[in-house]
Amino acid sequence: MEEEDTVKALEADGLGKRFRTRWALREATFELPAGARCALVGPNGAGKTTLLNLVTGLLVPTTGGVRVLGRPLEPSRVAFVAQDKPLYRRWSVADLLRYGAATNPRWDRHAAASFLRAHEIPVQERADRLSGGQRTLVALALAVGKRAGLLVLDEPLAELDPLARIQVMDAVREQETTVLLSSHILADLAGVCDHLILLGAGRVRLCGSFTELLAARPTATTMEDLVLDHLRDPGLAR
Ligand SMILES: Nc1ncnc2c1ncn2[C@@H]1O[C@H](COP(=O)(O)OP(=O)(O)OP(=O)(O)O)[C@@H](O)[C@H]1O
Repeated sequence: MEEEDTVKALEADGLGKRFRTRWALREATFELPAGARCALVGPNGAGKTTLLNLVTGLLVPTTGGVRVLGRPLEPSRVAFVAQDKPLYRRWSVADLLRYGAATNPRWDRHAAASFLRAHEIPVQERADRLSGGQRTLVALALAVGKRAGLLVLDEPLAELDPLARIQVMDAVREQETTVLLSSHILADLAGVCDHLILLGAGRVRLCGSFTELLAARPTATTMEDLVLDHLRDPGLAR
C-alpha cells in the first residue's frame, strides 16, 4: 500500500524540446501524484502543447524524458484528447467506439458506453453533426474507454459555450484517473483541479498542489490570483 501511494502518475526529468534553433520547452522537471487533477496554464506560446505532446509520446524530446506510473512512457498508458477532436468527424459515434475497441488493448466498452449514456450523446450520430461540447464529450468517452493511467487534455474548453464548459469540466471531475489539462479559462479550472503547472517562456515557473502553492504565497487566496500574479511578471513574456 505504501509503495502504491508513492508511485507518481507522471514524472518529467529535464524535459526539453527544440525546434531548429528555438527551444519550445526547456529543463522541465516536475511530478504529479496519482489521482491529481492538474491544470497546465501559461501565456500563448509558453510551451503547453509542446509539453503535452511530449507527455503523450507524439513528440520526441530533445533532452530528458518522461515516466508514467513509474515506467518509461508507453503511449497505450496515456489517453489524449487533442485540440482537434475527435479525429474522424465523418464517422458516427458508434464507429469511433468500434475504432477505440480495435486499437486499444485494454478497451473498456462498458465504461465508454455508460459515459456516453450519462451525457446523452446519440451514438448513431455522425461526429460532425454534434455540437462542439458533445464532440469533446465523445473524445473524452474514447479516452475513458482506453483505461489509461493518465488522461491528457489539450484545451478541452476552447470554443465551448459556458454550459458546455460546465458539462465537460463535470465529466473531468468524475474521472478517478490522473488528469493533466491545459486551458486559458482559469475560472473553470479552479473548481476541478487541485494541482497546477504554470509555464512561462518555455520553462516551468510554478508546480505543485494548490494548497502548497497558496501557502507559499500568502498574498494570493485563489488559484486565479496565483496565476495572474505570476503572469503579470514581464519575465514570462517570450
Ligand atoms: N512544430 C513546431 N515547429 C517550430 N516551432 C514550434 C513548433 N511547435 C511549437 N513551436 C514553437 O514553440 C513555442 C511553444 O509553442 P506551444 O504551441 O507549445 O505553446 P502553447 O503554450 O501551447 O501556446 P498556445 O497557448 O498559443 O496554444 C512557440 O514559440 C511555437 O511557435
